[in-house]
Amino acid sequence: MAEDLLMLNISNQEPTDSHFSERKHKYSSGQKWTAKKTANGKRKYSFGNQDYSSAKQRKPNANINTKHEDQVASKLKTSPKKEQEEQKGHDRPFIKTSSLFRNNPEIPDVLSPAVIQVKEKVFTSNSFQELDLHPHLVATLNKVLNISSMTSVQKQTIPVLMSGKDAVVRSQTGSGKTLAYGIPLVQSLQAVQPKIKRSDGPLAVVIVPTRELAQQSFQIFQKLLKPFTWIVPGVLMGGEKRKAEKARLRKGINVLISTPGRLVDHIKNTLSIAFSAVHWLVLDEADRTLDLGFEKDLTVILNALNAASSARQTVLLSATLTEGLSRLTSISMNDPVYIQVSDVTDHGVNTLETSLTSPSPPSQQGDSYTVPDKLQQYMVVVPSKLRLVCLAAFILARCKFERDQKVIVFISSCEAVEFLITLLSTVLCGKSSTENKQQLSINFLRLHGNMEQEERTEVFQEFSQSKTGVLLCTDVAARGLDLPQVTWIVQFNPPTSAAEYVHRVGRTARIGAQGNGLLFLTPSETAYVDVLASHNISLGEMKMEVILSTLMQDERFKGRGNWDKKKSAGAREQDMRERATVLQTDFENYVHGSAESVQAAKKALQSFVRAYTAYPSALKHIFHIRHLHLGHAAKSFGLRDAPQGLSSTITDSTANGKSKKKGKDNKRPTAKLTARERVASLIRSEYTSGIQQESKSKKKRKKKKGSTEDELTEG
Ligand SMILES: Nc1ncnc2c1ncn2[C@@H]1O[C@H](COP(=O)(O)OP(=O)(O)OP(=O)(O)O)[C@@H](O)[C@H]1O
Repeated sequence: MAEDLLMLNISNQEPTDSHFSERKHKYSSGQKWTAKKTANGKRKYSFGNQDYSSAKQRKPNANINTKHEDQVASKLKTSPKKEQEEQKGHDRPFIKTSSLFRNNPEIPDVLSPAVIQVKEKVFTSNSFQELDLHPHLVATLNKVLNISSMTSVQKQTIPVLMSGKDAVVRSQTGSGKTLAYGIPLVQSLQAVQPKIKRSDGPLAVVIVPTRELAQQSFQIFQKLLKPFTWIVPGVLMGGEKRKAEKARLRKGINVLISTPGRLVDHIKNTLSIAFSAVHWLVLDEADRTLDLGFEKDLTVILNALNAASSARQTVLLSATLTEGLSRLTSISMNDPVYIQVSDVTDHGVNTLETSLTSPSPPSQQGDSYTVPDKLQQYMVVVPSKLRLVCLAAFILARCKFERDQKVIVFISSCEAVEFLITLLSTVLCGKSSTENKQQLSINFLRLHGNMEQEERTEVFQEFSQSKTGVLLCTDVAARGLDLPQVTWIVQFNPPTSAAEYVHRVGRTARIGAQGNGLLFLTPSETAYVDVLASHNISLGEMKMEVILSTLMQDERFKGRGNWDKKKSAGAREQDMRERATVLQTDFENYVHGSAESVQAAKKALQSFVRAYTAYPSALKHIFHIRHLHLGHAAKSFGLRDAPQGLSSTITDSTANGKSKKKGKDNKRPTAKLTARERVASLIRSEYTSGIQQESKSKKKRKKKKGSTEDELTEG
């Protein structure tokens, strides 16, 4: 088929005519394709009352059409007469299994390099009673938080912070870093004499990168401060009414938890925060807070704090401390203690004690990251065209055929999350079917930076409390969130750094629990495995066929072949391919069933491509849009072809990416930003104060429409 013939030359991308190849193709909507010849000799196609023009003829690319696939295709091709006969008494349209499985790039053998697994022991046998803590605080830990023994990071960090020192703390995700700073902070504040009053204002400022993390940290402080009612915690975050926050600030907040953007907004506009009493500054997820786009915010915050008082204890924490952090430590910390919980179990070397006194920052150890011991990490190599069905099959495997599975799927853009949640929930749950298909209940939820705050909060609570379900999200959920009992993390789009990989995957296997991660890569992206290995992360391979074979258990996607009677491996493979094609056809039928869903799919595809241009230059050899086949990528959004004009948008975007910064760059549309600025823009879109969100959503309501570019820069 023509759609499968061209590869990788984005400037030549044009719509293809795959879906015109059947003379009459019956869809579930009951509409039919018809073909007419136009005056210029081109074919004009109509589906229902929609018109399409055919693409130019294309040359086959011999390199990517394997012999095996041709054999498979010829076996599957049916003569028109036979086709009609088989169609009788069968409720399925003719299925072209060849299309989805043909002309894909070959899947290379991927060997994850051997790495020395750095491991951290989560728990110690030491109890909180051993520390010189207020008895009410110990009782709260035992009775309210139900914890008794310290984790390794808590054992190392709490005494250092109680001695009044600054600290830089690195320990794996889900190891209890929040209490590692929360306990000494509360211990110190409850001891202040005379007792703290609300009117004293903030004595502690805790900066976290996202609103959900701010809420979560606030709730932990509420619990820790239960016995010490005179100390008031409070949270500031984007998406809430600024006026209400201002009133709360005026009343007095002693432990102030905030996202950076929102705090800067209040520093600049509210003028209600007196920082003179601040004793503590905590930067949780410190490396994220220092990421592109946040440096300025942090400088404003540090300047405001320094202007009010200089005597302060500062704590920086993250599972991934990077080079950038040493800059921050030099400007904001006083002779900090570096705490790193790691012991290289392969050699039996325990660095637990030495790390406490180490004079050198952890970044000098070459950014080798630790992931939880009980985390099973996999990757699957999937050609673009098959990505959607593969994700769907994976979700079905977990949520239909296994019990108590809670899955988080990371996706690169808000628009793609929005689109995929509708598509997956409609098609997988059988809501789109006009046939009498059995309906399936899967609790699909979504979380991204373009949602209204109220809904974000609801989703966060709902997914936290639910035992099963699928959360589709952007990186807004990658850091710090402690969502209980998550069993699988799927990275449908690879993250822009190894550090983000660690944080995403760290939403499972927390505090000693079991968990699993699955990273989707296309054949051209497999070198990413080496990048992860250079950070001590090693992945096992899961075969795509194993994931797709789940479809064999789901009769809703049964094709017309009688494969189940034939036991041979070849017959099983054909059955699996046919079912995958049925599922893909269901997706495409749904997408092409209305102009709105085609539009949503195009928007999602466009945002995916934009996000693809935002990989940092060090990863460009792996993730470059030159390696994307837009026709195949379109299929992964349920589109039959790459939309017209997409390639020119990208070409413009890349061309501009190469151009030098000029003048008032903050006024330039996203497509015209440099690559570095696009990364910053994407990050900011997920982590901003929410002020822009408020005003833009108002504007949006007025206009009732918005461009993708606008949405990329919203918070
Ligand atoms: N000493 C302890 N015993 C048992 N559970 C604990 C202990 N300390 C913390 N926890 C629990 O462990 C979970 C993870 O803690 P926390 O969110 O602080 O991890 P983290 O190290 O900050 O992770 P991340 O790097 O992902 O932000 C929480 O549910 C917390 O209540």
